[in-house]
Amino acid sequence: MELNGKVALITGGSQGIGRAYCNYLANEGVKVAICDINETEGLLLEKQLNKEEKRSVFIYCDVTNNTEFEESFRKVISEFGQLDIVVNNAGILNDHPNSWEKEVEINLCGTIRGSLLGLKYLKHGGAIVATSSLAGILKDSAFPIYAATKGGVNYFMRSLGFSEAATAKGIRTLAIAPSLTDTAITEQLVGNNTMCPELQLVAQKRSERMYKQKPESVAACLIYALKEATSGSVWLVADDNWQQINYDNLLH
Ligand SMILES: NC(=O)C1=CN([C@@H]2O[C@H](COP(=O)(O)OP(=O)(O)OC[C@H]3O[C@@H](n4cnc5c(N)ncnc54)[C@H](O)[C@@H]3O)[C@@H](O)[C@H]2O)C=CC1
Ligand SMILES: CCCCCC(=O)/C=C/[C@H]1C=CC(=O)[C@@H]1CCCCCCC(=O)O
Repeated sequence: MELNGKVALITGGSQGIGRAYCNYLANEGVKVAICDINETEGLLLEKQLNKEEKRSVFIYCDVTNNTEFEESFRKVISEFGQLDIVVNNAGILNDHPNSWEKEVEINLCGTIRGSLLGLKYLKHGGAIVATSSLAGILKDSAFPIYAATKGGVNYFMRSLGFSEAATAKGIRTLAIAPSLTDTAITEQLVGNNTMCPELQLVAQKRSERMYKQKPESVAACLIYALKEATSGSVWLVADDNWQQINYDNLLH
């Protein structure tokens, strides 16, 4: 896919991996719609990207609200005249026994919602992407609900990529599955007293033993995958390098 001149909608685009996606896409000549509930960071990024020319717009959008989400798609098309790429990136890590449903709502349902809207609004030949996680390929005994949402995202994107709905419009679907990455989602876990003690301990140990890669490495994989990847593929990004996951090996 040639990226220059395209238009992308990125959920969770205000900070972390989403912000790196926006910066990298804009560098490729893509107009970006930053869709997020974090207005302060989103507006800052919009301003920064629009310094020389209009390359971005911030749109307040909660991916758990379908009406608001669909309205965002309409706003992007009215602002930039078209939509070619949707990146379902908004996500949280919250395996709390009393509030885990929100995690499923954002990570899995939000991705399904954004992808269905993508099938409706994307131009022929577009791409629908999701940020999943290594936790959704391996397992994560510390955060099983999070892992389930991300495993669901991987299998949704893999399956959707071969569906009639996507192939009829020439739309590719991709999942980007990062390992531990240096963003607020990981920061908020270490020393977080609202989290149960055993999870705090896991967070502390991981922070000591695991390398936290740069969000920019995940964004570099996004650009490569958008240009080169086949539909339904899943891309692991670990230790600042990426590789395609070969699920076919599971059958042999
Ligand atoms: N940081 C890491 O180690 C890894 C992160 N991921 C995934 O990457 C994605 C991005 O996360 P990070 O950049 O790390 O975290 P982050 O916390 O820095 O960014 C998440 C963004 O999503 C936004 N968001 C949260 N709820 C939302 C909602 N209901 N509607 C719209 N936006 C919402 C937040 O405001 C924030 O801007 C997530 O899906 C996360 O699960 C995957 C693997 C590793
Ligand atoms: C700074 C360390 C914070 C540790 C907390 C933590 O483990 C969180 C990790 C997740 C945040 C988003 C993800 O998708 C991360 C999990 C990805 C790594 C899963 C590795 C599983 C394993 O090796 O056991």
